[in-house]
Amino acid sequence: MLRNIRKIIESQIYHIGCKGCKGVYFILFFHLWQIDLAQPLAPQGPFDAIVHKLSDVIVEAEHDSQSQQLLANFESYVSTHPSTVLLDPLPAMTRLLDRFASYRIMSKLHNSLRDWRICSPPYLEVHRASDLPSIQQAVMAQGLSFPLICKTRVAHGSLSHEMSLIFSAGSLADIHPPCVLQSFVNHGAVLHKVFVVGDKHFCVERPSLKNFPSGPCDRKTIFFNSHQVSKPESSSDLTALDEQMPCLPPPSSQAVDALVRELRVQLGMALFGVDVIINIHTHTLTVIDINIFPGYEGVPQFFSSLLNHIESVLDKQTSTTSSLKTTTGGPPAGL
Ligand SMILES: Nc1ncnc2c1ncn2[C@@H]1O[C@H](COP(=O)(O)OP(=O)(O)OP(=O)(O)O)[C@@H](O)[C@H]1O
Ligand SMILES: O=P(O)(O)O[C@H]1[C@H](O)[C@@H](O)[C@H](OP(=O)(O)O)[C@@H](OP(=O)(O)O)[C@H]1O
Ligand SMILES: [Mg+2]
Repeated sequence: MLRNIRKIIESQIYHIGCKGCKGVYFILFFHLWQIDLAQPLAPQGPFDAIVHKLSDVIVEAEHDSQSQQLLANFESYVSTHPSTVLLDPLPAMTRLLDRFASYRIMSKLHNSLRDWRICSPPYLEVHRASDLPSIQQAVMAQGLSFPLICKTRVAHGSLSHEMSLIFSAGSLADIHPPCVLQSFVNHGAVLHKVFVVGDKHFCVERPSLKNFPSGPCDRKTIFFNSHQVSKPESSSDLTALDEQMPCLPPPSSQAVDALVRELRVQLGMALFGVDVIINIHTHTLTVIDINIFPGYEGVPQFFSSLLNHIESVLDKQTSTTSSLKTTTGGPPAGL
């Protein structure tokens, strides 16, 4: 039956013009509907599956009572309808909204994926504004190396893409906690975006920040927006290499497979992105960012993969329910 409605859903997704389904909530029940979060959800259902990107609402709910209400309404529906498939679960998404949490996950990959030489750069969580010497000391103690890249603690929303490159201990005065400081890794200005949809993933190359001389120097802090440097069309002084360098090998596909397999389990999510770079000196695959429900730009298979994933989750659910009915002596079919 689900296969029969596949075409309808596909055309409706295109009709709505979903790009990463940002801010749009889809429900699947033989048809595709857009949920009105401001209204009670039960009368709008029932829903087989909900695909959402509620990151904005989750972040705003920290300080805005209207968003708190929307979220509470949504959570109450989800908890009273456990059979509705939710892509993705709210707690898993909420965790990734906090770079302190997502960078802890990234830093553990080094152990769990030891055989693949996958790592993430050393970083420091800066929780609150404090005096410059203690921040400088913490940077040294954590083994960070200049230049450093400074990113906001909140990982979602327009402000979260405002970053800076810090070239010396003195310039640490430029940071605005709460934030993370991460060692900058030279990678030849190439970013590999890994877009995950259920058990499939797709790699797309993007522009990225150019190489900088290693070690501290007296250069002023560079403030930039990450979307200026890593969107498909990005081109700026920050992405143009100053020197000629040989092409780096692309990330090994087996290593990326292993990385995605591990992250699926760690995150408990089906729709996410991983940003990967290759260290120009060691050729180590280095994970620098994990994204909730990214834009999937450059992945024409996104919609069909999403539908395949939803179908397979619903199929599994149906077979589990029917085997439960058989083993617990539920009513015979047709009654
Ligand atoms: N540790 C690092 N070393 C080298 N370059 C980095 C590092 N971290 C980030 N970058 C560069 O900065 C860009 C933005 O970083 P990051 O992906 O963390 O930001 P973001 O705003 O969360 O990105 P997204 O658009 O994926 O949400 C990357 O695409 C890459 O060019
Ligand atoms: O602005 P927030 O809500 O934080 O989310 C962004 C993600 O962090 C980015 O990863 C997405 O860009 P990419 O699809 O280029 O990774 C970006 O995709 P978009 O710019 O194509 O919408 C957003 O999904
Ligand atoms: Mg990124």
